[in-house]
Amino acid sequence: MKFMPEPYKVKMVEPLRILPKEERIEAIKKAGYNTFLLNSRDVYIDLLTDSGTNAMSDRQWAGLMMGDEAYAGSENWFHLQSTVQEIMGFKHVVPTHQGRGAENLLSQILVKPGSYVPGNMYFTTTRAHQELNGGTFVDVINDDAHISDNPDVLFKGNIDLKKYEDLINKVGAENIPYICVGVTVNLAGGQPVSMKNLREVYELSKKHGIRVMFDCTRYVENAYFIKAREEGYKDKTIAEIVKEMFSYADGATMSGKKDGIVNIGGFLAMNEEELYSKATALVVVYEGMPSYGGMTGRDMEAFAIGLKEALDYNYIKHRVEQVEYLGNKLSEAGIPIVRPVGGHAVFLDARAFLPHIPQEQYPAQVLAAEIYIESGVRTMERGNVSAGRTKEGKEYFPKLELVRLTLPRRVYSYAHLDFVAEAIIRTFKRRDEIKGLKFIYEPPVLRFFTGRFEHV
Ligand SMILES: CC1=C(O)/C(=C\N=C(/C)C(=O)O)C(COP(=O)(O)O)=CN1
Repeated sequence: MKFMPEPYKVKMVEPLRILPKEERIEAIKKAGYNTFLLNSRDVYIDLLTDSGTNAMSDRQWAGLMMGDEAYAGSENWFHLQSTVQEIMGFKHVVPTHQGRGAENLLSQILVKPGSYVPGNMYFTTTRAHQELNGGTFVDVINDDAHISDNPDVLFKGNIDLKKYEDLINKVGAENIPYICVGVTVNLAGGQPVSMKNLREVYELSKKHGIRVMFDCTRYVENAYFIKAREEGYKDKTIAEIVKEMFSYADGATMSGKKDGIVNIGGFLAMNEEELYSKATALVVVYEGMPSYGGMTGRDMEAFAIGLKEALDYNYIKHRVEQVEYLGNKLSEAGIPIVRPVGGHAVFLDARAFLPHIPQEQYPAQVLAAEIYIESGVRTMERGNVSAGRTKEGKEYFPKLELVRLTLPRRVYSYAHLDFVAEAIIRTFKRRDEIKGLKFIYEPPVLRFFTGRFEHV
């Protein structure tokens, strides 16, 4: 069998349509060559993000009918709270409307001017909140993570313990409020962290009295890779692996919009009483009561159910294998991608795809636009544009200049993936005709969301 059949059947459909090519050219021009600015109605297959775009199950939809919309003490909140405590083992949970809501609370409470926050590669909103509170993000990921194609490195998300310890010795543990461990590492290509590395990072952190906070947005995918790739875990259930992972953390920020398989939701979880008390005091300023945190009761119900469904082995195996299927199909056709293939997306290496376009002309940005023109498929730039500028206004020119093909959970079939692969292969064949871009509008923060471009 080429691949396992989807472990679910369709109960409701949402018709798709593809614009004629001349209308696609108009649409992307109007969007300033920024796929974030395209209208959903003009998109055929939407691989912009797996955030909030996932399909809920019949049980989750049924859960929406159980919404207890009481302003305080909603039944659904107790269901969500106890589910997180059971799955992750944390003592306390503070609900937020989505992941960056949790990042805002955590950074405001723990990050001060002069703080250093080490982590395994940056993520845009995570670093933004750390910097907005005067902190400096320090990348302590292993060097392999910054190399696009090295298929034999199975845990490219791992933290380089020497880099981490050097930072501790340089700035002092008292200036490191926590280390942020992303499981998986989105911008490295959805790359996992091994259980061994999680354990070692935790031990080193405890030795210096430093908190370990996971960014656990895609933690189930991470658990799947541990089961599939790490010695000693193939006979463990996903739930058992997840429980051990979180035993190496003092807390976590979570975006439910990914591995919670819901369209909105998030939380900040922790064991520490003081952090909990400060977070419950602050959450009312930004998100609402500590018993809803910016979510409706029905959303919390769907979130609690989704967290449990995500632990099902057949679900997560199919989910990750779909991504691998698309990655292998492209790689076999000679398309340069990040390898090993990650958990939530295939990442095209735009620098290798378009070697004639210098990074200051944003190759990943123009490649995403060209794929849309070719096929109506929407992808996302994850390169120099996303990296933004330093405080001094300089561009980061990250080593990884990528276009992300992000698969929403339980949405597309293998036939859709074949269509995507063929479109990218056609684009690759005409890559020499593609020209670079320049900004015509550059926002001051997180410029990739609303920036606009034209050809140089
Ligand atoms: C690893 C990680 C993310 O990937 C993340 C959001 N990611 C988006 C929107 C994405 O398209 O990847 C966030 C922010 O979550 P939020 O989009 O605010 O629910 C935090 N950590």
